[in-house]
Amino acid sequence: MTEETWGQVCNELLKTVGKNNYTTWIAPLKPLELSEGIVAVEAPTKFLRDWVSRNFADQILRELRVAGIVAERLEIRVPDARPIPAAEVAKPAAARRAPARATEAADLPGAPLDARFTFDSFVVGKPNELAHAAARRVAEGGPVTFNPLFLYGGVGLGKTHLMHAIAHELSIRRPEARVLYLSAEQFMYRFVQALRERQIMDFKEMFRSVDVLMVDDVQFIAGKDSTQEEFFHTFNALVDQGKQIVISADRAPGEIKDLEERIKSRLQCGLVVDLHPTDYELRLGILQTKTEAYRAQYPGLQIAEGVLEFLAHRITTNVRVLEGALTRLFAFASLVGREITLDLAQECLTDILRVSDRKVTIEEIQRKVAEHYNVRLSDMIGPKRVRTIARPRQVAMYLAKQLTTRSLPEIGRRFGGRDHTTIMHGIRKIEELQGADRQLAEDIVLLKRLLES
Ligand SMILES: Nc1ncnc2c1ncn2[C@@H]1O[C@H](COP(=O)(O)OP(=O)(O)OP(=O)(O)O)[C@@H](O)[C@H]1O
Repeated sequence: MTEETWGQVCNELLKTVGKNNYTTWIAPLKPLELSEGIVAVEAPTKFLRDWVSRNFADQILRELRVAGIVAERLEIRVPDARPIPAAEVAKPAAARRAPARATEAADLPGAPLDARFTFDSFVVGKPNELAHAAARRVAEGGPVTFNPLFLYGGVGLGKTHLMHAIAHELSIRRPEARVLYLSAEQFMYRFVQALRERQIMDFKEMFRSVDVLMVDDVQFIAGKDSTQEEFFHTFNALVDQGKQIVISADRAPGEIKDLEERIKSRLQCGLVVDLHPTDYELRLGILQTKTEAYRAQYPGLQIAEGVLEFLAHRITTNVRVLEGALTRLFAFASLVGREITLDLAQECLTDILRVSDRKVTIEEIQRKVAEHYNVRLSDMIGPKRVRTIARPRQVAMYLAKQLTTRSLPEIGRRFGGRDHTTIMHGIRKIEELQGADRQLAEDIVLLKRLLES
């Protein structure tokens, strides 16, 4: 394989994997040879080899094929892949610091960043404006004002997107900064691997040498004791050095079960912001933005008025589903060569629309019940126990169980972190009272009708 062909392959990869991934993972590879259907390239480290073969091998083979090289397999060789001898591992960290740091720069064990997840492509609306503003602040790379930044929210609401956007922005504004983004699962994986290979000091040093650490889906380490312990120490060491930390999770720190108290309290020390479920305006904004991008990809495809509004109204689950619907719609319309109309949308998205049909959220229930009984929405999740508030709250709990598929612990979480037994008690109470209290029974029928319409 010539240098020129490899150069061509690299150019294409740069476009598909994005600049960040390209510089970190692809640029360090050197082409070696092609024989018997195997393309060999050289990677400077074992870690890079493993990462590339797990994450980019298929893409590399695909681009090779486009460049006219048909290979069945990609072999990534490392010049000197000898494991460190045990005696070396046993040496105190300080004695090995210099050589260890020299290889670290290339070896930050981060996850690849999605080139599409930038601030430019993130649509801001009421539900996510605070999270977006906080992420922007961190990405400016100025003095650390809140540490950590803790982002949380339900599935597919943009946590990962915002974290990648921070990393992209930092790579432009502070190219010298060592920014490490990875999921909590990868953190655990790296930790266990370091233990197994007796390289724990390297692991510690590496994690303590970054300027910005971003850990996605931290709820994953709940219940994993040694990983939590290590995470706690890493966290403290970085905060002590004034390094920025960004964490995401699917719920607030206090609500993550089986997470040590001291970690919960650390996580709450900085700024905790949540991404709220999307509202209609935000969904429409996202659809419009994505449609613009698709217009370039499918020139000539027409989209009838009202289609995006229809989707924003009907698909309320999460942004990932919304995006998936649009992608499918464009692909389908271009295949059959038809304009995207309401009819076409209904025909091609039946399954998604069915699932989203009359999907009531707990938040909606709380809002409607609060309005009906004329109490504050915040009292639905707050601690007040006076009957005028506690009863409507129990009605909302009852409706949440009846109209959604959420489990009792999940409902408990949405009601200010209450225990599932409290929810069960509330539901029973309403079931009992309905028989005797006609007004209450009527209220419930009315509320159900309102929520299901
Ligand atoms: N405000 C937004 N603007 C544009 N795209 C968005 C927005 N919010 C989410 N998305 C898109 O929705 C998809 C899901 O987002 P993301 O992966 O960031 O969700 P998440 O909150 O990390 O979910 P999970 O809990 O599943 O990890 C991505 O493709 C992302 O680009």
